[in-house]
Amino acid sequence: MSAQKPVRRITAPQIAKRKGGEPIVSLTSYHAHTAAIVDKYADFILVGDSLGMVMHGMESTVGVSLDLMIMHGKAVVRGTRQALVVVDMPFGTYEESPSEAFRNAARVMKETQCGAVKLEGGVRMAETIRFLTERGIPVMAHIGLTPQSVHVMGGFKTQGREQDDWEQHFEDARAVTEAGAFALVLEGMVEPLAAQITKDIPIPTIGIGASATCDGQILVLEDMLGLNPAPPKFVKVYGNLGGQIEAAVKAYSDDVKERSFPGEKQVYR
Ligand SMILES: Nc1nc(=O)c2c([nH]1)NC[C@@H]1CN(c3ccc(C(=O)N[C@@H](CCC(=O)O)C(=O)O)cc3)CN21
Ligand SMILES: CC(C)C(=O)C(=O)O
Ligand SMILES: [Mg+2]
Repeated sequence: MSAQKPVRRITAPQIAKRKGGEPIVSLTSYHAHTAAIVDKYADFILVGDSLGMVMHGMESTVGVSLDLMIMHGKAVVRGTRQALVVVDMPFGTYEESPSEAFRNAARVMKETQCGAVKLEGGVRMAETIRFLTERGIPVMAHIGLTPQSVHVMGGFKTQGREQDDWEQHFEDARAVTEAGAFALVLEGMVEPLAAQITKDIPIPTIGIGASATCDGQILVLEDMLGLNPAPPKFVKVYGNLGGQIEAAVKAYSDDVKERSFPGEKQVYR
């Protein structure tokens, strides 16, 4: 076996420099084997707290713990060598104070060996973003539809449908930029608002349900693979993993029942 050539991973500053350039490609991953495939094409991989819903059947991301994020973060870092790995800070682990956020984000960085963390919030999180970046933790920000606030928003609601809300979103984008975030996720917002924010700030915007005007795109891997039976409208489905898994499981079930599995090749003699 030939030794694998060491590859230096993409860094947060390299992502920051991609503003206005070739679009940034990203997907979520929670799992070593899928992450190894995504790693060939993605600039960064997000270990999203959406894993609570996708991997663990929760109704929202609010119940996700720091330990769960660390467990999946370790798996994704082990499975990859090229992409920057970004780990979501889960609800309740960073909002109370900058020092609490630093303590928890440092644990994530040390235990997973990821290259950056992401947290939700604009103006209200700016002080914390500055506190972390000044102390060695690159931060990706996330505004617009922020799923950890689902109970305040009253559901997963597209943002910016009324122009009266736009000024707040501009202020959020500027605040996280000035605080030192290296990139900004824009989730679930109307196209003209995402376009205006992308034009307005000097760091790359990463869209999910926020139009092709963003500097990059991210989707939840299982959604685009066709494993989620009811994906949000902004998802383009590129695969039929749900159908493929079902066909394979059915074929296996039939084989077991007619004793054609295990066959000659699967038996120790
Ligand atoms: N599998 C999965 N994919 C995601 O993209 C995702 C998660 N989970 N979990 C965390 C958040 C929650 N997300 C969601 C979930 C639902 C809608 C949704 O149903 N949106 C409505 C639009 C509602 C409106 O227009 O106000 C839709 O019809 O798409 C949007 C984002 C995005 N994130
Ligand atoms: C959808 C992305 C941006 C996310 O935050 C997640 O997967 O948790
Ligand atoms: Mg998230």
